[in-house]
Amino acid sequence: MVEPVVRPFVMRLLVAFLAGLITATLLVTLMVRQGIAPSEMQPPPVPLARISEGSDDFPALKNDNLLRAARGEPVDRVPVWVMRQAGRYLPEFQEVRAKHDFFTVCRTPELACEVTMQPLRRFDLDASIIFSDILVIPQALGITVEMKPGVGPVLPEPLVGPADLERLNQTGTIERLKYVGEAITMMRRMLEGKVPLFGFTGAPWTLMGYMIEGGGSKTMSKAKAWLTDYPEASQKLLDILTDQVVDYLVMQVKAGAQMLQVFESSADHLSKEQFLSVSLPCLKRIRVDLLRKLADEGVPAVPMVLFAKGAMHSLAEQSQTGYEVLGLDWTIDPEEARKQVGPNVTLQGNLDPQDMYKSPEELRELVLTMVRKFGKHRYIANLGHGITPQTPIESMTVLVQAVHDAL
Ligand SMILES: Cc1c2[nH]c(c1CCC(=O)O)Cc1[nH]c(c(CCC(=O)O)c1C)Cc1[nH]c(c(CCC(=O)O)c1C)Cc1[nH]c(c(C)c1CCC(=O)O)C2
Repeated sequence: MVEPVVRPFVMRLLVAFLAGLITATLLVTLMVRQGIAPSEMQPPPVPLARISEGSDDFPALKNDNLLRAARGEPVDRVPVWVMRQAGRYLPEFQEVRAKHDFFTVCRTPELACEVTMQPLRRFDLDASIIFSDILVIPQALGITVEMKPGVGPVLPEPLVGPADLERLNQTGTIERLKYVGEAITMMRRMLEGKVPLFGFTGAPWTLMGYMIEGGGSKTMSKAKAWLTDYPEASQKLLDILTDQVVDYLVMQVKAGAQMLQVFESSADHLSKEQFLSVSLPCLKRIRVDLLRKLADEGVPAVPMVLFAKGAMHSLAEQSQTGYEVLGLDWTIDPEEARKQVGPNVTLQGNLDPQDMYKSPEELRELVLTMVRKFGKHRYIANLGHGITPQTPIESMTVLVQAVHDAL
């Protein structure tokens, strides 16, 4: 029973609530009549983006050259980082790996952060990239992935036919990957704003390849056979992976990733026509859906790199996808790449990882020439693929110094 003294107050509350309800119903009815879907009431996408460089929760960014280069703003010096910069060429990484299994390092934020930090202690790099692997997505979907020393990733129960799609556990996937978000947040604090932090993902076609081949493959013959033998199941798998990649990247940005790279490392197995019909639509949807979801949640967008190794035949098409940065492998000349993408995209790359085995003098000359060809504007220096395990450590010092000296 409501006491007599509070009764008028309760009545007033009730009337106010009803009035609100009627106004809202009227508004939605009006909009539906005018053909505006209520979902379109969302605020427009956040314009790309003054990223939370010194956001409330994290230390202010001191070296933002990488983000400036990505946005096409002037830089103090050409930024440089290296794909797989945390890796087996570093003895301190080997030491961690001697004690811990690969995926234990990925899943333990303290270990992932330690390994992410290792190259930054040695070299004057302009970015860090969170330590993880592209294969954590298949793993979170329920596919076993092992990292075999000297072999690489092994998936002992690959997808054999369309019925195997039933094995993919699509609920709670991002929850199972939250250790990556925890590592990213911890890393942002540990970096103290020294350089920006990359998050990353594998692209759907590359992930599909590993899931069907059961590991790395010289030919991708089974995955390519899927495309022709099971076109519908292939599309379904690509769609599932695209959805998961989008949610995974949303989680990484919310955790503190300041830049994202999408690795389409197996694009080299596709013809140009296949790249455009199989891979590129997924890459486009990742970009569009990610920006929409971030805007819906009021989270500022971050710049994105698309690295499609072996797809230098389609740079013009890639430049139309909205990614701020395109990663280049070493098969294309810097000036030719610039001609194909036009002035409004940043280029990243593209020294042949094999050049890291040359003498310091030769390496320095190659890097100086490369950087001068790309120029200071809209350029991020990197290798054209990941650094290889036997690379002399001194080559990293030479590379980074030469980039910073070049212009
Ligand atoms: C295809 C791919 C994979 N993983 C990745 C790709 C895309 C990049 C590329 O094309 O090189 C991405 C990746 N893998 C790793 C990172 C860490 C962040 C970094 O420093 O760049 C990143 C960005 C750690 C790793 N991932 C792996 C290692 C070495 C494994 C070990 O320590 O035993 C590291 C440091 C293992 C791995 N993981 C994968 C392969 C093929 C291998 C074995 C071959 C190799 O080592 O180069 C899958």
